[in-house]
Amino acid sequence: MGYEKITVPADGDRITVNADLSLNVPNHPIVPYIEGDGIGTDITPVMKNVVDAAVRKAYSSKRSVTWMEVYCGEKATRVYGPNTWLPAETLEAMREFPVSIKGPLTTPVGEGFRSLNVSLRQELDLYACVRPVRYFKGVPSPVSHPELTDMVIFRENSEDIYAGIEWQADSPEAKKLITFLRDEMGVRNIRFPEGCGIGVKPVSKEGTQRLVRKAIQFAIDNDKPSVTLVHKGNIMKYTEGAFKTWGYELAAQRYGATPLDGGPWHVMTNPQTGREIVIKDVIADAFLQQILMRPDDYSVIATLNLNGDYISDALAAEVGGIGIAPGANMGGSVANFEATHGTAPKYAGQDKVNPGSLILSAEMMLRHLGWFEAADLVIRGMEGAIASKTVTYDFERLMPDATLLKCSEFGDAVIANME
Ligand SMILES: NC(=O)C1=CN([C@@H]2O[C@H](COP(=O)(O)OP(=O)(O)OC[C@H]3O[C@@H](n4cnc5c(N)ncnc54)[C@H](OP(=O)(O)O)[C@@H]3O)[C@@H](O)[C@H]2O)C=CC1
Ligand SMILES: O=C(O)CCC(=O)C(=O)O
Ligand SMILES: [Mg+2]
Repeated sequence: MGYEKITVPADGDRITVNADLSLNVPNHPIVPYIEGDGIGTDITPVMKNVVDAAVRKAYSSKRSVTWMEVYCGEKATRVYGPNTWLPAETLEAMREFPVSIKGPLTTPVGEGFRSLNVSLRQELDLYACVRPVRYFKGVPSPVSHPELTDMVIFRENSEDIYAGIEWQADSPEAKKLITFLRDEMGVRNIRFPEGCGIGVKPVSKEGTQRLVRKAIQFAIDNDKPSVTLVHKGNIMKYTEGAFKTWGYELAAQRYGATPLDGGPWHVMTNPQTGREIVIKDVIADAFLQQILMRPDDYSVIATLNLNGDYISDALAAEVGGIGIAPGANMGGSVANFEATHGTAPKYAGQDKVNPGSLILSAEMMLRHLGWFEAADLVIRGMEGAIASKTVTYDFERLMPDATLLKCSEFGDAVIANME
C-alpha cells in the first residue's frame, strides 16, 4: 500500500510469513523501527550501528538489514501533527513488514493518553512478551551468585488490568458501575464507594492458554527443565487462580502432562529430547523472594501482564539492571522487539545510557530471522566489552577500575569486540 509519511526503501525486500508461521527472510529485509522517546534518540542509532556491523561481519555484502523508520510517540506528533501519537499507517507498516524493533515510548502517569507501548501490543495482538534474563560475566550485581539467574519470562501481553478498563473516581461511569455492583450484584465490600476509581481485570482461558502454549513450546525447543506459572490466585481466584488452572489444563491436554506426587505440579516428557519438563506454579509474592534466594529453581516463567511487568524489572536487577534487559513482543505472525526499560527522561539526549537492552533485543530479532551468526557476534561483542570493563555509567558506578564510556562509545566497543 502507499504510505503518507513512511518511505519504503527501494533497495530492500519484504519478509513474508508462511501458513505455519515460519518466515521467508530475503537477504536484504526491510525492518521497520520506531526511534522512541527520551533516551530512544540515544540508543536506537547505536543499536542500528551494532546490528549493521554484526551482519556485515557475518555475511559481508550478501546480507543487510534495510531499515525503515516508522513513527510513534513524540516523533509522530512532529511528523503527523500535534495529536497523532500512533498513526494508523505505523500499525499497517508493522503488519506488512512483520519483524520490527522499537525504542521506549513515554506514558503519562494518572492522566493523558494510554500507553502507546501497550496499544501497539494490543493492536498487533502481540500476546507474548518474551524477556530473557541471563548473566554476562563481569556485570555488577546486588546478589552473590548472579550466574544462577537464567530465566525466560513469558508475560501475557493482551489482557489483565492492562486492558485499560478503568474509570476515574467520581466520573459518571465509575458511579454507574459502583451502583450496578452494589445494587445488582450484591457487592458489599467496596470500602469507600464515594471518591472511588474502579478498574476491571479480564483474564480468559484462550488468552492464558495461547501464552502458556508459547512458554511450554519454548521449553521444549530449548530443552528447559521447567515452566512455572506465576500468579496471585489465592486472592484473585477467578483471574489469576484461573490462569494457574488453565495453564495446568493445557499442559495435561496438549502435552500429556500428568500430576507429580498427586499434583498440583505436573510433569511431561519433552518430545524432542525425552527429558522431563516439570510444570509448576508459585504465588507471585513468594516467587519474588525465591528469585533472590533460589533463582536456579526457575527456568521458563509464564505469568500475567502486571506480574510480568514487575518480575521483568526485578529479575533484570539481579543480572545488571534494565540497562541490559531485552525483550520481544510476539504474536501469530508479527514480532516487535523492544527494550524492557523506559524512556529514562533525565538522561535523554546525553549520549550516556546503556544501549545494551536494545542491542540485545536486536540480537533476539536476528535470531528470529535465523541470522544466528550475526546474533552470536552481537553476544560476543557484548561479552567482550563488559569483560574489558569498558562500560556505560550504570555499570561503571558499581565496577572498580572500569572505564566510563558514552552510549555511542559502548556501541563501538561492542563492535570492536565482535570476534
Ligand atoms: N516499553 C516501554 O517503552 C516502556 C516505557 N516506559 C515509560 O518510560 C517512562 C519513564 O519510566 P521510568 O519509570 O522512569 O522507567 P525507566 O525504565 O525509563 O527508567 C528508570 C531507571 O532505570 C534506569 N535505566 C533505564 N534505562 C536505562 C538504560 N538504558 N541504561 C541505564 N540505566 C537505565 C535508570 O536508573 P538510574 O536512575 O539508577 O540511573 C532510570 O532512571 C514512563 O513514561 C514509562 O511509562 C517504561 C517502561 C517500559
Ligand atoms: O507502557 C509503558 O509506559 C510501560 C510499559 C512497561 O513498563 C513494560 O512494558 O515493561
Ligand atoms: Mg515495565
